[in-house]
Amino acid sequence: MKKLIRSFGFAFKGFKYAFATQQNFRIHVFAAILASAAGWWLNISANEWQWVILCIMLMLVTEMLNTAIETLTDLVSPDYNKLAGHVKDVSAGAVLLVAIFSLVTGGIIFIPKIITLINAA
Ligand SMILES: Nc1ncnc2c1ncn2[C@@H]1O[C@H](COP(=O)(O)OP(=O)(O)OP(=O)(O)O)[C@@H](O)[C@H]1O
Repeated sequence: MKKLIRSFGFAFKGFKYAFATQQNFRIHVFAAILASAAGWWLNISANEWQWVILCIMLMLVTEMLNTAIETLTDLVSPDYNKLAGHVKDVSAGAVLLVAIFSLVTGGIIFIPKIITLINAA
């Protein structure tokens, strides 16, 4: 049990490290809060919440994995190395793909509701 609590502590430390050092991670946390507030305000369905939560989690998880990969790359290859560059670029590409997926999903869910709201005003 003590070991399990310690593991949670390390995981939380990792979250704190990503939040403190990565501006992009802080932006994603802010975007997650905004999307949740919009979901609540626009009264989205349970199914739509599942998509929004999936996007938020995918975004945060990939950003944290990207941070881990960047940190490890800097540790292993502090000097310029073509392969180190590829590792970081591929990792950043993964984050970009999830960001595109999240934007498209958010658009599909929120834009029609916002248009309906504007038309009703
Ligand atoms: N050691 C290296 N060798 C070769 N190219 C590198 C190296 N470090 C960084 N690069 C190149 O510079 C780009 C930016 O790297 P950097 O570490 O600044 O990442 P970042 O995406 O700006 O991350 P951060 O979130 O820390 O600002 C990489 O995607 C890669 O193309």
